[in-house]
Amino acid sequence: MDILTIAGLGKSFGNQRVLDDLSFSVPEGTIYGFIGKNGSGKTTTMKIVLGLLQSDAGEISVCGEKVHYGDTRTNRFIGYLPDVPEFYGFMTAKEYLRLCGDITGMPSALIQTKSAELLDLVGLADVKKRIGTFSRGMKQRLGIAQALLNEPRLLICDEPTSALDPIGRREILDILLKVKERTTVIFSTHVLTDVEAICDRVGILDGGKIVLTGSVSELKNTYSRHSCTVTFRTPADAAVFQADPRIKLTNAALRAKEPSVTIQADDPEVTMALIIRILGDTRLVPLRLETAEPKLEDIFLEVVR
Ligand SMILES: Nc1ncnc2c1ncn2[C@@H]1O[C@H](COP(=O)(O)OP(=O)(O)OP(=O)(O)O)[C@@H](O)[C@H]1O
Repeated sequence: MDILTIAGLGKSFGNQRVLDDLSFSVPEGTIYGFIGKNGSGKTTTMKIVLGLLQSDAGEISVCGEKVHYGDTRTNRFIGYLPDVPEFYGFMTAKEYLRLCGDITGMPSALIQTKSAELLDLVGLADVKKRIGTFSRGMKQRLGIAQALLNEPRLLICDEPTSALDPIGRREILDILLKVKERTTVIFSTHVLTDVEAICDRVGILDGGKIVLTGSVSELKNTYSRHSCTVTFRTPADAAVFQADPRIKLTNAALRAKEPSVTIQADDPEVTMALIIRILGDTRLVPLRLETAEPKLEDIFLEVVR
């Protein structure tokens, strides 16, 4: 079953068309990477899904119910983590979750048990200090706990890792992987290594539409190629290698910064075998020989204008 379905969504600000017949769906139990460069319309899409912004065209349903602008009924299925979550800095994390639970009418005992469970999940169970003294990563983790308090079926995270250092970022990714056991997650971002680390499916947004969608491995297999790189000790060795007529028949490219030659390969084993034959024939001794898997970033750069 699809938790979220977006069909033919359109949105303009003045004469700027931001979303243009945008359609995609998010299957239950997945982490969906909603990828797009800055200003491509990710936040706009999220706001329309939350009923906070009016679309010009299209339909959205969450858990089978239609979303209407200004009517937040479908938000009972959704937990939302904005890109910069705001808190009352004078409160502790536990006090803040209690306030959120009280506002949404949760029974007191349930607030207590859910808060303890969620603070444990996000690694803040033993933190007693005020939120005003939290790092950005801690605030994002508290934001996830808050978004999960009402046991949503869909957690929408708007660029949750963009402002974090590698440790803070890894912590958030690990939490989202744990969250996936209970909730479907949409994760909007332009950090493609994060998407590769945790997402099951991705949709690449460009020009107001999804220009590519599928599982990370499907996209890698279909749209991008492995690369084989041979690095030499000197530029002269690299030049001799590159001058070989068999290399000239490939798409070999000399790297700018080091004496390396990279070949994009459909079949890396065949290309490696060719490289090794040429090294043997020319008696060149390489410093390194390596193959690299296709990266989501290469696909993104290929499909995004
Ligand atoms: N309220 C608004 N009024 C006018 N233009 C807007 C408004 N909200 C967004 N935009 C414009 O719509 C475009 C898409 O913005 P949006 O914030 O949805 O992109 P995004 O993909 O979330 O970007 P980022 O990755 O930088 O957060 C941008 O050009 C933005 O300037």
